[in-house]
Amino acid sequence: MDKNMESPRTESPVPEVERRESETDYSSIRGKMILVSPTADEYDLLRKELLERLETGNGEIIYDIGHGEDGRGLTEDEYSASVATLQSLVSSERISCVELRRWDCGSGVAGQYLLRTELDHNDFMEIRVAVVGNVDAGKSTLLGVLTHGELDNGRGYARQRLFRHKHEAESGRTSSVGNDILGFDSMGNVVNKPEHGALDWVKICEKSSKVITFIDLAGHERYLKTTVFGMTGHAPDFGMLMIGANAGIVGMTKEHLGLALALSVPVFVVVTKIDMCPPNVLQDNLKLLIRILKSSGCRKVPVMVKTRDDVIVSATNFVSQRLCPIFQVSNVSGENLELLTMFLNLLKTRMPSQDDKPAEFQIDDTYSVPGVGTVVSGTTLAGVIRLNDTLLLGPDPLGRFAPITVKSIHRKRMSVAEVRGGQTASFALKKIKRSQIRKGMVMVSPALEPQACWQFEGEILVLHHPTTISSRYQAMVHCGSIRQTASILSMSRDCLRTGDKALVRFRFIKHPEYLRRGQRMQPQESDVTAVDSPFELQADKRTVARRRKRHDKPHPQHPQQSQPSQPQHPQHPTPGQSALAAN
Ligand SMILES: Nc1nc2c(ncn2[C@@H]2O[C@H](COP(=O)(O)OP(=O)(O)OP(=O)(O)O)[C@@H](O)[C@H]2O)c(=O)[nH]1
Repeated sequence: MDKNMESPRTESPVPEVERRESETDYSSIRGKMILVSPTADEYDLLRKELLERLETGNGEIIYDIGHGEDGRGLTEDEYSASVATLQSLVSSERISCVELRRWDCGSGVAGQYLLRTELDHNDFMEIRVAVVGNVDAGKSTLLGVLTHGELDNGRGYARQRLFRHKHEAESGRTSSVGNDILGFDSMGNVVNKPEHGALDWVKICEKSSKVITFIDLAGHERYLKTTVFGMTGHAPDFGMLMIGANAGIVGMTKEHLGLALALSVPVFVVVTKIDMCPPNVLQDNLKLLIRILKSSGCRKVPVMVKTRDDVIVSATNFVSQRLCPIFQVSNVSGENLELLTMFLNLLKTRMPSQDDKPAEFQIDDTYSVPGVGTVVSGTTLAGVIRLNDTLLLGPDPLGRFAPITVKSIHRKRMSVAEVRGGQTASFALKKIKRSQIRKGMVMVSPALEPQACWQFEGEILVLHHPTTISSRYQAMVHCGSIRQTASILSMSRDCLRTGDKALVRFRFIKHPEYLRRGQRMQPQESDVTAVDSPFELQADKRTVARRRKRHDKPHPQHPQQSQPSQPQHPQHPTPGQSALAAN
């Protein structure tokens, strides 16, 4: 392990988040070798604890065996007896049990098992991973390799399957937000089986217990607006930051990392192209990466993942401990791809389903499907939405919400009867035209009595700004799937400069929106060609000069958004910021 790295802490037998939720006193079975030969009472308590942990763990946990009070592990016989007890505990519950690792500790053996609830035929856990990184970092290629199980040739072979537009296939560049899925069965095996080069999503979902949805975001600066929307509007659980080993941290890498940090999305890094990178260049680029991750703007703990043990420790501590696992892979030779796949299999959703809460669904796209009608896609933030439910859709340009009935529901192109919090879905809606719906609208339970707001208050921290920001400054606000220009009405200070914090009141320019208290947002300059990151001050002089030049010249693709009368510059919230719906 690199001396710059901090070694990952081994997982405690019961992770913090699960321990906190439990109401029963399990002290009599904790830290002891109860699994070896439990009494009937202890067996019942073990079973109850296991089911409780599975529930709070969203259907999946890593179970430790051999973590006795002294940490010395078990004898071979004791270990076998413990495994037999664990298997008996899960046998009546439709829970699969797979050994992840086993190791010698002190004078005995210890092990960890993945327990995963087997779900119904058309149900599966869903994890969303936003894939970011500079152009040519190998994003589309890696996704092509992971989802189609065939290696790349180094000349764009694997990515061809993922391009959605003709111009993408011609230029080799991703321009839109694309989705690709990777399914794992309850034992953790990949279920993707391309037929004649194509993947059948329904088949994947039917066979999967867990589906990873990759939100493939464009790497090129020109498509930054789409990338920001992908990170805010698609509610990713995690960010996968891709870096080409030989190119290193270039172009948009720092901006994308800054974006994930600002939105508090845990990030892991995948360094690609290690097959074609001289070792000294790779080491230099890794050193810089580690320095940036550890910097005060980031405050991450980088962990180089080189073994299966590293994968398990990183995956179990990923969310809670600010860890930033780093993988070094080759899409051409396949080196270390099995570690990355194993890590993806162990990721757990960060969004609890909150079945008991009123339903809330944020719309990130709309379609008009021949024979079906108007369809909206997006993410269920809370509650359960069932077929034929009537929800309130809005706000319209006047801030009103109207009842709407759900005609059919699809999850990953598979027809289902309901969706829960944390799951993405598409709904066919009755009696509404596509033109009446826009991205950023919501469909919520009438119990929420939703209200649209023109104005809101947000806590702002300016990470970088070349001049000062004052009232009437306009910014593009990204908040969930909302994307609209808002102007500053008032601030708790006269003006804002780099590093300043303030409470700011914004007003949307075009129409009112539905905001929830405590939502995170990402204001960005309206001109959109550049966004600065917390690391801007460390950026090389050329980049800064290039940016300055761009600020003077509106992007030809977005002329309607440039407002020459007023300087438009970026400002950013950081973790801890919120946008509060005001009125
Ligand atoms: N030798 C080698 N080439 C790779 C590897 N990964 C990707 N490539 C090649 O690098 C080029 C760029 O890969 P892409 O997947 O298109 O990069 P991208 O990050 O998706 O780029 P954008 O879609 O424009 O953001 C392609 O020609 C790939 O074949 C790798 O691990 N090793």
